[in-house]
Amino acid sequence: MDHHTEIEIHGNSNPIQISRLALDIGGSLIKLVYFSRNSGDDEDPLNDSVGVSNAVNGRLHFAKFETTKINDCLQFISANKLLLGGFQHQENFSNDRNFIKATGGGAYKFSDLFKEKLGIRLEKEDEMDCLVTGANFLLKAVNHEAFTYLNGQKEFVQIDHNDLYPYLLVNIGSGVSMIKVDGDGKFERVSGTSVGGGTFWGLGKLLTKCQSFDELLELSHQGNNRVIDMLVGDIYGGMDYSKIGLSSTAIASSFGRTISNNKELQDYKPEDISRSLLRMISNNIGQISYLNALRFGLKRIFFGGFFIRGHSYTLDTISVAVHFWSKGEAKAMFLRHEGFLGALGAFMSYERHSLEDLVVNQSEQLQVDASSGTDKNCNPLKGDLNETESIQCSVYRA
Ligand SMILES: Nc1ncnc2c1ncn2[C@@H]1O[C@H](COP(=O)(O)OP(=O)(O)OP(=O)(O)O)[C@@H](O)[C@H]1O
Ligand SMILES: CC(C)(CO)[C@@H](O)C(=O)NCCC(=O)O
Repeated sequence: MDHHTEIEIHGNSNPIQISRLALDIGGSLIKLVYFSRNSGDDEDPLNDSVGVSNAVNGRLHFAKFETTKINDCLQFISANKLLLGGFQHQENFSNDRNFIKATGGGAYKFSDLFKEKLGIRLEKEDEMDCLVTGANFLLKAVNHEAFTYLNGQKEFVQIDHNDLYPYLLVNIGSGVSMIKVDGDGKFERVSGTSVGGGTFWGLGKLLTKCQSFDELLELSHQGNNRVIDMLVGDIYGGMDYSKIGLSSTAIASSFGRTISNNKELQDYKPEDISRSLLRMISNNIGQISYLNALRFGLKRIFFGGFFIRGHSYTLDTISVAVHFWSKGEAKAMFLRHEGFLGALGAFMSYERHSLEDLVVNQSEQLQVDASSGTDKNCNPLKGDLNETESIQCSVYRA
């Protein structure tokens, strides 16, 4: 496992609401969301302040594994007794212990494996449904969830619950789904592209011989795409093509520069290849997203999925693409729990109406100012979470 984080929850004791384990088994990564109960939660003063009794307090944990390492995931579930959930002492627990909610293609593909290895049935939830439920939950329930990225600065977005819809949700996983969201459970998948996170990781691996996604991302940090990409200036003798709004430094052709040199793959630095690749894919997704937003007159585009990894260059490229193509009309926004939308949606599906029934009372915000700091990839405080960080919130029946 390379990733583990948690949200602290104080909630009503109804065991159906905030308990158990849910999975999102994607083409590249398996995401887990599970609840663990705090010991001594009865004494939490918050219960009085919100006027609920018998609350269950605990933590919502997030973890991920590479899908190719599914056996590690099964081992993790087993070793941490996650199938017992957070409510093993509840009387009615035994009624539903034999299934867990799961979404993503792997809920179908690996259903037999879970049955065989863990003796558990995967109850399948629709992937798009879960993405939307997860996104809506995060946007409404978790403060400082959404942020913009412009000129190297992150800025949290205050979400107005009464003015959230419609928006475009772009989930950048192995492939990319674009979903027009009109409300809770009201959505339409309007587009998608197969040029996504799997493309970056797959092509990057082939071209650079990187052994891990993080390594590839780290390389992109140090690279210079100028060496790989053909710029407008390369074609126009150093001049802008201002008549059509292209500066000399704009990329005219991604990877286009590699055709003109008598160079082989090994003559290029992996850092430069990684940077060009990341830029090409992020740019393309930003552009297609904008075009879809334009199709439906949407001004807000939220980007999720683990391709992003809170990585500054990715955030910047997507933001600039949306800003450039929309002439500043549309806004790219990102989610701190970017890769966990589907798993959260599956988690919430234990109780179909949980979104309406639950109110999250933020008691604590992020521990740091996310708009400050250096440009470090995979930094938990830059959007990619790790085990040192938790967002505290209290959840109770309205
Ligand atoms: N540790 C990692 N290992 C592999 N890929 C990673 C890692 N971290 C981030 N990624 C990126 O995230 C992508 C997967 O994102 P995500 O988990 O959101 O999608 P998925 O559910 O696996 O895909 P899909 O929804 O298309 O089935 C990968 O293709 C890769 O670009
Ligand atoms: C197939 C899914 C939905 C699986 O998560 C995803 O990888 C995706 O949206 N791919 C893009 C497929 C397309 O619309 O061309």
